[in-house]
Amino acid sequence: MIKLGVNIDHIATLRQARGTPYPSPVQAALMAETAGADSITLHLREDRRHIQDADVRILRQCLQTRMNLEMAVTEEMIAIALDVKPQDVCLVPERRQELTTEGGLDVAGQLERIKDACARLGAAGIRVSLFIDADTEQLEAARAAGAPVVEIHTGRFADARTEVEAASELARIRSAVAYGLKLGLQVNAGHGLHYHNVHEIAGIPGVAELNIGHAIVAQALFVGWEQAVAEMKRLMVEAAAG
Ligand SMILES: CC(=O)[C@@H](O)[C@H](O)COP(=O)(O)O
Ligand SMILES: NCC(=O)COP(=O)(O)O
Repeated sequence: MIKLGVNIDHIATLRQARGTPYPSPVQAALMAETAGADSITLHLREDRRHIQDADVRILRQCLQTRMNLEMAVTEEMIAIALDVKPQDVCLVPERRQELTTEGGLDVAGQLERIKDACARLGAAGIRVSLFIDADTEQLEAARAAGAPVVEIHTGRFADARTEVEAASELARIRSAVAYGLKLGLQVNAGHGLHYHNVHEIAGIPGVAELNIGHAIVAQALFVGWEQAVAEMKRLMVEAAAG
């Protein structure tokens, strides 16, 4: 069955806005697991704009499902991951100036560096995912780097301004999922997914897991956190069942 990774970054964004202890990303994560999340995703950015090191360490001790730690490919983050040992790490590109993740990781253009990171994290028992664009070259590079999992960046699909553009991006993602599976990779997807577009991605045969955060946090303001999580999971499962 398709799985939902709930990204709790923007629970922390609200907390950081005032430096208060609330809302607690830990409380949100545990409630999300109860509401149907199959894993919890959190992005420890170099600028610590939302998730803090303490969030990662506390959550690693108390999550009942899986921790999917998103991070840049830096020595600082690799050291933290090797110390915390989350079940999953997703390597993502990162720029301080970005509002959010803008594209996929260029694995093909830095293969040896990504291969080294995959080997070091894999040797510690961490399953590595690479956050990449829906691109054949990047899929082949991900396999060459030794990552067992990829997460296809769905941001261009989510941000499409016309139905034609959305259809074109969806076709690219469909092809990428099929090719990734053919290469023997687990294929996940995420970024910019919400309650009105998730069915298009969840309905792609073979997609294993969707990581979704911003839209769930936004919806929770109106319907409550657990209902927002449960509704997203329901939409995904319905779409995957066809
Ligand atoms: C990699 C990705 O698409 C997101 O999970 C990432 O965390 C986005 O960064 P922000 O959460 O800071 O928007
Ligand atoms: N990797 C995508 C993710 O974790 C959540 O992205 P978004 O739903 O917050 O855009």
